[in-house]
Amino acid sequence: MKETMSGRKTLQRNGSGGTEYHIALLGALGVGKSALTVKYITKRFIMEYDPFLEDTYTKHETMEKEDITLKIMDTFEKEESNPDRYLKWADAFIVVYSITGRQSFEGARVYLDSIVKFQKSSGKDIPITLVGNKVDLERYRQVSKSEGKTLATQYECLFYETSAAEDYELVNKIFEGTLRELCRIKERQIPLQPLYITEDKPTISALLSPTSPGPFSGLHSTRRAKSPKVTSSDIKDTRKDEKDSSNTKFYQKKPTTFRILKGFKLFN
Ligand SMILES: Nc1nc2c(ncn2[C@@H]2O[C@H](COP(=O)(O)OP(=O)(O)OP(=O)(O)O)[C@@H](O)[C@H]2O)c(=O)[nH]1
Repeated sequence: MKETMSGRKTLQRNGSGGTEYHIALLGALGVGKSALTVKYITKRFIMEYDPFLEDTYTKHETMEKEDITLKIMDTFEKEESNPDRYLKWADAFIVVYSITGRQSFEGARVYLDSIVKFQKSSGKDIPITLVGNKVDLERYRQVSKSEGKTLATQYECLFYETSAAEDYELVNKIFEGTLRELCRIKERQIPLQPLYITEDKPTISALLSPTSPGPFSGLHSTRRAKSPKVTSSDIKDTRKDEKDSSNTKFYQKKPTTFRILKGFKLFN
């Protein structure tokens, strides 16, 4: 692979099969978006590329036995450019700042704001990862790690500090972590199928019994959201369903939308 602008193009592969996910990298000029992307794809820190080029790379990953085609947009913000091009395109965002640049950190906040605003207006659940890059330049640090963590907590982001120049393992973890979060959200969005009982209905006491194999034992479904949390209100619903369906052999649990709040995850 040539380490030049034209070389960047050769990183692209046209994927076939599997699920396709899109991740966009956002951040102020010079924070290392391109360096991080190229490091993730080639495992190398390449310094010779056109900083004024917005490009999309493709990488194939396997996650939990699923083939994934990952498209990564290394954005380049021009004054007249329209953020819709990445907001509408991306399934997840990696917002990058440089720990050596206070201004880039403030810029990251602006990007986070615009993503959250888009998230609210579109109703999309979009994972965001905040990355403080260039930790190899510790002596020039202007943004503390705790400031980064606080910002990430505020916007419910994953958070990492790394160095595109030095740390391939961590750069890989950033993309993997983002992809994992993305897969988790997509899986949660699979609509629930009606559930039915093939044998006798479990009683509410059986459902609550500590020896019970679980609240959904005896229930069969072709597909359901992974590990939905059962809340006290669900148990109340079940009781009501039991009553309503007392004369029927089968009953359907009311489809319930499980929305589990995204946890705050901080990585060192
Ligand atoms: N020391 C150090 N330098 C880095 C690191 N990451 C990127 N750089 C350098 O910072 C400069 C900007 O990196 P880019 O990857 O072009 O930054 P960018 O965010 O893509 O910026 P634009 O391409 O201008 O949008 C380059 O000279 C890189 O070599 C890092 O982790 N450590």
